[in-house]
Amino acid sequence: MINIRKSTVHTANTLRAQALVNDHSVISSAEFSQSRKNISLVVTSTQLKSVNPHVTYYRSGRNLSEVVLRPESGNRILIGNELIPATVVVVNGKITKIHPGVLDPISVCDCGNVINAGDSVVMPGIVDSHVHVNEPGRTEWEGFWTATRAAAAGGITTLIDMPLNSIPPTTTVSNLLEKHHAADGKCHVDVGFWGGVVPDNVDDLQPLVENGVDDLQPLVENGVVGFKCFLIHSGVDEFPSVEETHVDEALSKLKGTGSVLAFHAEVDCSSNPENDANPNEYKTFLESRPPQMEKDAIELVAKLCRKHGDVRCHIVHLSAADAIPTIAKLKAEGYPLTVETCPHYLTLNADTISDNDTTFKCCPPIRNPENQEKLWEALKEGVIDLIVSDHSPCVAELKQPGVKDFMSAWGGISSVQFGLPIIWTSAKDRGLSISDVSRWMSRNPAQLAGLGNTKGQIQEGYDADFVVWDPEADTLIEESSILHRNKLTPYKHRQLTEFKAVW
Ligand SMILES: NC(=O)N[C@H]1NC(=O)NC1=O
Ligand SMILES: [Zn+2]
Ligand SMILES: [Zn+2]
Repeated sequence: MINIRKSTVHTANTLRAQALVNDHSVISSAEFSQSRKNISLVVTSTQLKSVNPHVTYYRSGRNLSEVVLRPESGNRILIGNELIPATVVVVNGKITKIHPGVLDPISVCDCGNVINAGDSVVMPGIVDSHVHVNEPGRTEWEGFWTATRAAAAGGITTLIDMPLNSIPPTTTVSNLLEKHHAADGKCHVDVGFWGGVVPDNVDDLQPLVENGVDDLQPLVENGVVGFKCFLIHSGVDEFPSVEETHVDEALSKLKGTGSVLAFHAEVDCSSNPENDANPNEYKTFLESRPPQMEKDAIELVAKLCRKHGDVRCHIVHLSAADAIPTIAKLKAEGYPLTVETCPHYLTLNADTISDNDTTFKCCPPIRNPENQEKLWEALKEGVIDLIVSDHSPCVAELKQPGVKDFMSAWGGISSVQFGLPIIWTSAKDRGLSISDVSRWMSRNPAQLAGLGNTKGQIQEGYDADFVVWDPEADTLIEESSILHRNKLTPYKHRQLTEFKAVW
């Protein structure tokens, strides 16, 4: 049973967070209603400025656990693949009833709170299954408080924390418990955890001194959503990469658990930069990580996937379109492989990255527009299943854009707050729909994380996780609006179609 921490920020903290969110121009529902004359927000039994239907502690006093989302006009609630007029009844954080059409809330329940979403789109909350929170150990890079607050401001209602960059990494049950302890009381959204596969915890000949048994099954029993491994240096020494034999062993151990093994799919290949290549130029970094590195890694994953048949495998952050045919073939053969890509691979352009603008450095690298179009095509065809942030920030000293060069700077893009507007801006221009975006950013990531029966869709019986936003609005990302702990991001100053409210 997958263990998801419910958002647990207590009232005082919540109000503080709310104030911060407001200060940073992510507007709450109440402000939202003021900014749009035709929208009224009704919060009948509390003076709180906004309501997150999922967070039950917002509801003090008498039973305020019933919230109706009632669009007055516009009628855009995403049910299935369509935006329709609907009235959604929420009791105790669960969707209990969906009535087609806009109904008077009094006629459907004895309602405590009523949220009138008006013309806004009401979509299942975004599920970001790839976030590096880094707490404990590297909390100055990003922690639970700041990551989940930025996530909430970005329309994310569930994030899944990656097993590395925190110290310790999430490779044993006791390390997982440390993560839970660190997260306690700091989560503005629901949070789940990936476990890690490293040589030590799959190799029977080298049992961990700590407990002397392998850790995969116990981690599954303690609720990790799945496992991540690296086929190349991970960027942090305490999370070593694995060899083919380790993966083989791990997949054998995961058989029958229903869990999933996710791969950072790059392998070393002989193409290192020329000695005289200029590390200040993006091109030098790009050439040091050619598509072949991803292609070879994915060939290896395909081989192991075929060998182990029914164990789920997942490719994280695909950048190289050259690997798409291998993936498509494996999927067509019916193997349970899923693939994600990220906003940076779908919207940023290798050809226009300035010298030493290390905010753009990530692994695998951002490639050229031709490659990018193929990623969009693969998404449309369902060969790529989902879009996640791979939010992997660090302290400014490790990036120093303009000073540090591409070869020495930290590899990782900071973006958890901006996935929805970034993707919608590009998707809209390509004639894609809100339903497409929701499938890639909510439904499919929820399924990957084993949460497909409770999250990622607006359905009766599902968690009441919503993002309420305005697909016609636009905004500029400025430093003051960035809620990440560290503000370096390649998206600064980008004009985006912006969502308006999260709560
Ligand atoms: N260690 C870590 O976060 N690595 C991530 N950063 C990145 O750019 N790609 C990754 O896998
Ligand atoms: Zn990775
Ligand atoms: Zn990552």
